[in-house]
Amino acid sequence: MNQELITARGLTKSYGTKTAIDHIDLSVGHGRIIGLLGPNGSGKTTFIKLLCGLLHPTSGELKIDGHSPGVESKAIISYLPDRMYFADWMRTSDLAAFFADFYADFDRTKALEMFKSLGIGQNDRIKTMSKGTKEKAQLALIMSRKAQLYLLDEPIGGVDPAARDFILNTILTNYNENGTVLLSTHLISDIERVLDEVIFLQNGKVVRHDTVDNIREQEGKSVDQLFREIFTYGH
Ligand SMILES: Nc1ncnc2c1ncn2[C@@H]1O[C@H](COP(=O)(O)OP(=O)(O)OP(=O)(O)O)[C@@H](O)[C@H]1O
Repeated sequence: MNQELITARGLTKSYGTKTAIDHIDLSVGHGRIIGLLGPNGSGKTTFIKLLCGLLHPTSGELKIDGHSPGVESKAIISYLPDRMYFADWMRTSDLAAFFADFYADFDRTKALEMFKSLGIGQNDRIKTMSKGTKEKAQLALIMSRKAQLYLLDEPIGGVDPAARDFILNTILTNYNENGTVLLSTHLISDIERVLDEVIFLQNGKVVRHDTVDNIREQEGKSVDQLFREIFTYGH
């Protein structure tokens, strides 16, 4: 195991003339829960896709546990994309079977327990689930892998506020604690209590990477307050 889980050096990704990730230097350790925060279009999804190997850097270097994104890194990454990709006809039990076939590190018992505590039945079909329930089901599957790196792109956007805390607790008490969770979100105040670190992205650049404790101690404010200050329109 490498000391750092993620290292980026001069990492850059352009789509034509648009630079979405702009010379990022970053190190992330093991066993951390990190919020990837930034306004719309700041590069969060692009960064996550670079880590997954779905996009390739235009320049610079990116390593995950010492490997460039590829076969080795994909085996240790559990990725929740920003949209659902399962077929509508599938039942919860089919999803668990599908994950068990695909991923050697998938813990089916854990997934079924999580479904139960989230109120999702084994015979429930995706087609009949609400948007929020689909998100819960997908998140439970993703977190039931014993991965080194969990990449969650907007994991609870469609879930009602009352259920968010319960989901965060269910999910975060069940995953592999030596693993790192990197999640992008706009729901900062709902999530910040579970975060160890935050990465603020703006125009493809890291404008702040710090621990939540440091932010609270040094700034005397919550992550949500700091975010609103940094990203106030018109600044
Ligand atoms: N396929 C693409 N082709 C061209 N430009 C793109 C493409 N995908 C993203 N971009 C641009 O790259 C920038 C970063 O986009 P990205 O989706 O990574 O941002 P984001 O922070 O995830 O945004 P949001 O919070 O709205 O989801 C944006 O300016 C976006 O318009």
